Amino acid sequence: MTLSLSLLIAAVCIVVALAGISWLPLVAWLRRRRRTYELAAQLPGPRNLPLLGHFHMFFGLEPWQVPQLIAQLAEQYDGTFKLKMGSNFSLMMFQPRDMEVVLGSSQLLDKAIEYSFLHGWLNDGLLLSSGQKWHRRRKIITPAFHFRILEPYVEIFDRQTRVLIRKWQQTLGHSFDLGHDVHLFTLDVICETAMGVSTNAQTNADSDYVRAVKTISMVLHKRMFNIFYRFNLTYMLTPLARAERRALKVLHSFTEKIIVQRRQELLRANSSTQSSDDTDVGAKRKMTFLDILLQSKIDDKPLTNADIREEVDTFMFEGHDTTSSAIMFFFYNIALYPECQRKCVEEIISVLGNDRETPVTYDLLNNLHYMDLCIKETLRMYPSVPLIGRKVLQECEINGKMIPAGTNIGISPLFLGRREDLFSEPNTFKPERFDVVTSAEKLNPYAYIPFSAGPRNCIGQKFAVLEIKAIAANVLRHYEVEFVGNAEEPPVLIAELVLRTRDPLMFKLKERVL
Ligand code: HEM
Repeated sequence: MTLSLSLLIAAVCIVVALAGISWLPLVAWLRRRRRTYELAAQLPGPRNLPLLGHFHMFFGLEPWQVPQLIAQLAEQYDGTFKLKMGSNFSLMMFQPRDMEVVLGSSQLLDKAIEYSFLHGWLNDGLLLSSGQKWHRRRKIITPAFHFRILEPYVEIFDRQTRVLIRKWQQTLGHSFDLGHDVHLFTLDVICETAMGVSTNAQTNADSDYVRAVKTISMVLHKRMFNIFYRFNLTYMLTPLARAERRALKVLHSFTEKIIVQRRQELLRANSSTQSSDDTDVGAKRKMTFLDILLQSKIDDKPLTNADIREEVDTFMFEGHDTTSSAIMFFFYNIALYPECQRKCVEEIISVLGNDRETPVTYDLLNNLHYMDLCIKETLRMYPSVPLIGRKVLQECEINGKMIPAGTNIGISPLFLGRREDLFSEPNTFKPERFDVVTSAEKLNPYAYIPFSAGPRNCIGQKFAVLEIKAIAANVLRHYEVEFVGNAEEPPVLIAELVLRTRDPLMFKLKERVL
């Protein structure tokens, strides 16, 4: 033992004795810590430094270099390796059989530490909550994604895509950043479906709400990749934290105002139709997520405005960035593979006909089977959520590995989707591999997890796929999509909470002749 450590322990002993503090919690903590280190020592991974752990390996890396380092380590350690950040251990797991245990478990449902950066906006909404609260909320929110609720939303998807198509008339012949416009489109869609109001982001990208959403995305990016912003204590003192607080005020007061208004509207409507026995509202008219939450009860008590706000804000976050990332990569892939674009268009015409004005409907979208394969393949190569994190609260065993309590588990749909042993030619866009009737490729369901899996999977996946199909069908009826850039060079990816590219992907549109 070094002299300084002995002196430190002696000093702690004196302070504890003088203050009359019980030794028991300290002893228990030391025991837990020793057990953690013993178990962690048996897990594979690169050598770590005292105090710093593996921080030094990430120090100075650009955000886009992080996925590359993780991929190298995954290969070197056969898909499982530990990382120590400060005093926290993380175990990265990239084996489908481990996914099955972790994602299928009803115990490993708590989220990893990185998700806490979202807490300011989402509080304890479905994405971040845990325990009984999560169980109860998941139960009341699940019916909000029933097909009878989703069906009328397709009209919103259709209408908002037409705004986009008109806007894109002005881009004809020029290259432009498609992802930026798609992001505004998905924001309008989720705002209207979640709250029944429009942010008009597509026509007014400079509104306070849209700017606040952009600020929060920027904050999340910085907090994930800049060590100075990671720790709350140092972060709170920065101008970035002040910008975040201002943005949160805008976002929260917007949602709150809509909740209050809508609660009053529903109360008025209920009192005027009390005699009616029409309880099956979802089938008769459009119900927003907010309406459903306002009518939900837990233990026979309605949800408070604060309860509802965290869930609506969660939809706003989860429901727009993820989908816009998927849409952007969908267009990127079919621009790079013109044969796939041609097949998509053929299918669209055979299902929707030649008239571009025919609105897309729920049933028509469900008949776009080839497009389904293209979306699946896009999400394999470019899963919108590149990394899923869980926290192990109690020591447990996963396929023979003992995992200490407190460990964060990192699972990556991105790396799984690119493993050569799991997918043939993983860097090639081959939608047919997902065709269960014709494909010879046997796919492991736990190798393909863009929507996660198990009890905490994505509740909005049907909504997302419908939205992607609606925009793809409408845009491809109007335009040929071309990628402007080096098609040989894959985009440099940044694995934040949502997958992005380092540089914007540029596209050119041409009027399509049907
Ligand atoms: C292509 C689009 C989407 C992808 C790839 C995606 C992916 C995911 C993934 C991987 C998770 C699990 C995250 C985790 O365990 O940490 C998740 C959870 C979730 N997603 Fe999605 N998502 C998409 C769209 C949507 C949409 C449109 C909505 C809502 C309208 C939504 C709502 C949610 C919610 C509320 C959760 C938390 C569920 C829970 O913890 O019980 N997602 N999503």
